Amino acid sequence: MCVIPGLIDAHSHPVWAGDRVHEFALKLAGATYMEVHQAGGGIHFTVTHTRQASADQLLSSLTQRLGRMLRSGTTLVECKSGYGLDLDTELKMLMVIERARRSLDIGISSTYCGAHAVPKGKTVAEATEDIIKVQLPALREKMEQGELSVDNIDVFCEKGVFDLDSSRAILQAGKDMGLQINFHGDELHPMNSAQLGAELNALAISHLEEVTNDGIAAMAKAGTSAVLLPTTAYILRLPQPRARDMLDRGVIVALGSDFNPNAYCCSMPMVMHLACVNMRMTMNEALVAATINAAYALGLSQSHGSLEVGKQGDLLILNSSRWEHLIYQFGGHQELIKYVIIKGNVVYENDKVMDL
Ligand SMILES: N=CN[C@@H](CCC(=O)O)C(=O)O
Ligand SMILES: [Zn+2]
Repeated sequence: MCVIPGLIDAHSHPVWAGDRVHEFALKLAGATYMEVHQAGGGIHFTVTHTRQASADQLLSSLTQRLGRMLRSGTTLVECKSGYGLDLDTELKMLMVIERARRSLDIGISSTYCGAHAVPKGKTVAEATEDIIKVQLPALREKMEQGELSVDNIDVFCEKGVFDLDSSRAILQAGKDMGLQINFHGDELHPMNSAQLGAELNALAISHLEEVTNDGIAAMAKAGTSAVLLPTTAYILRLPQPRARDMLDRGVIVALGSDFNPNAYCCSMPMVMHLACVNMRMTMNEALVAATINAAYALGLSQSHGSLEVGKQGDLLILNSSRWEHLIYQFGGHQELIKYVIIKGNVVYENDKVMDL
């Protein structure tokens, strides 16, 4: 068998109600992500359903999704809010993530993403003000009272969503209250998000399908990591993120599943496979991106992401003589991962795997 570090998923949106399988059909027929969003679907559809769902309902579906991730080898996952867009629902989502963090084996890094979309009926300026003056202070209070721990702040910095100046103001306000900056940038349009992240000393920027050469250089210089999401480019038929250019110029490249109602994939082994085939990463680079570099993107590389004395004992035991099978066998992880171990304890033993 092979032993490898537990996989780390540096970007996911696993708390929501109302699936969007109907939109998958629209997109297959040619509708773009932004066309669906601007017609009131996409994130807006999920916001409507998530606002209506109870915390218990959200926790129950989150638990199932995190269980699927764990069985696919993920031992630490970043989980975002962002389908509330108002104070009550954002707090409801973050409290659900908190309950999962306290009760489940899988490790969780929690992200406030109240700037995931501009809520219906508000302008960008009004939404920005609500986040900075209402939502963030309420969050800070809950954190100070020990009810909630939030690690990161996120914004969808995109044309037609949050522009560069409003993104800067929100991220800076989050940083001022001690949150790590980890945001969506340069996905559908070149926005100079990479340069903004470097300027703010962001820990990570996700997507980057449209990053420029200057943006790559700025990220490399600042030590801001790139969280690349191969499922998004695949499902939306976007240009692939330029992983090779980033790696060759010294950017720290991590991977994430981007699990959300648009990109329904819980499996980091499948993400690694897509990164190798579509983004031309080597298998070694993909494993590093899904372990130690993903830990770096979450500010946890001192304790997670590699098998070293003094670090947390999160690892996988694979029923294979070469670890590369985990990437090579597309979708085969279900029968390759024999044990998932977190903090030194077996948290999943796979009886579908035949003993050798
Ligand atoms: N691009 C923005 N956010 C998500 C999609 C969220 C959604 O469509 O519900 C992403 O990372 O792909
Ligand atoms: Zn995302």
